[in-house]
Amino acid sequence: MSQPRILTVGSGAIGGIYSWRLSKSSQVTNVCRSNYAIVNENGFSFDSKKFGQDVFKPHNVVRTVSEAADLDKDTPFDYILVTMKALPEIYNVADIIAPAVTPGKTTIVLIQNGLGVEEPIVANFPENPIISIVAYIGTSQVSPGHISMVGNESLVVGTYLRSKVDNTEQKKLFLDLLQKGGVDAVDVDDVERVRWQKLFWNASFSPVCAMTGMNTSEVLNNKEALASVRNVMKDVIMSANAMGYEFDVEEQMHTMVDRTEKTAKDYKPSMQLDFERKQPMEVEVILGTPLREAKAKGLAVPYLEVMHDICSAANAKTLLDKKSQL
Ligand SMILES: NC(=O)C1=CN([C@@H]2O[C@H](COP(=O)(O)OP(=O)(O)OC[C@H]3O[C@@H](n4cnc5c(N)ncnc54)[C@H](OP(=O)(O)O)[C@@H]3O)[C@@H](O)[C@H]2O)C=CC1
Ligand SMILES: CC(C)(CO)C(=O)C(=O)O
Repeated sequence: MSQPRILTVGSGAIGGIYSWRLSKSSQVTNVCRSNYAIVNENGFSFDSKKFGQDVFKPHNVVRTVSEAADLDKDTPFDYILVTMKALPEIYNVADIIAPAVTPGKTTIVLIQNGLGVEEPIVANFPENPIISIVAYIGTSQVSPGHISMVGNESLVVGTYLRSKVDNTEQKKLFLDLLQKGGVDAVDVDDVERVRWQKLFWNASFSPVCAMTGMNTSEVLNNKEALASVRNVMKDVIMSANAMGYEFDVEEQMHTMVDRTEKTAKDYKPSMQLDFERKQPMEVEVILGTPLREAKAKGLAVPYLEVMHDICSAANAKTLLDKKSQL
């Protein structure tokens, strides 16, 4: 049997790592932009405690999704792996991947942070199966094509219950492909619950670190910063509960803070790294969607709202500064 054809759109840290792991059992094509020249010439290089040091040359390296779609017009991609930053306020991911999506055939796999990332996919490709994945990993592209990964990783591979297309078969195969690459991947039925729970951390520690310039340990040691984390976190947990989940507020807050103390010392969340690199932060999917969901349920979430507004303003400034440099 021929190997599954996978197209990765978003060949940064996450896209590089998981393309490499999937290449153990699949034929992977990578769409590369700023790292095109290096990856096309030498491949990606990796430095990871879990997976080791290695170089991976994708089956094909292309500059655009259209170029990928033209590679072998008669053979659809089995999977498109979307690993771009989730920035619906800046681009529509569905428009970007559209040239390579074969209706009813290609499964669209998202490995992105935040809530609501599946919405544009389901709206634009209602006949295609979707797999929604939450990643627990610390990785970054330290220079073009060179990816460093600290510690362990795991993926929660889920079903987006609002999709009308059954993904059982495609999800089972994708889990198998990940596991063949040594990825710690587990299967869940309701991925939205996992996305909410990850937001408890991402919507609180990440923006407080980004806006104060403090890493996780510095935040834990600062009374006001930690109070902000706790206030925003509480708003997000209550928002999740307003959606019908039953998280114990105090227990979740204790677990998140305790886990950060034990396992995420001196860490800079990806939102903070984006801010420092003068790149837009994933504000809408991390703070905007829970805010909108809470408001729709009539819940007041003042700390979440202020944090959302400050980060949106910071993003607007980043984009304005970028424009004025052109
Ligand atoms: N890194 C981590 O440890 C974790 C990340 N995540 C989530 O995973 C997702 C990916 O993050 P990460 O890999 O760190 O991000 P990166 O910034 O490292 O990678 C994003 C990649 O997407 C590319 N890209 C952006 N726009 C397009 C486009 N229009 N067409 C093709 N490629 C495009 C970028 O190219 P270019 O360089 O040219 O801009 C870049 O290579 C995010 O949602 C993040 O929150 C979740 C858990 C942990
Ligand atoms: C919570 C964490 C570290 C998960 O891997 C993350 O998503 C981030 O840095 O934004």
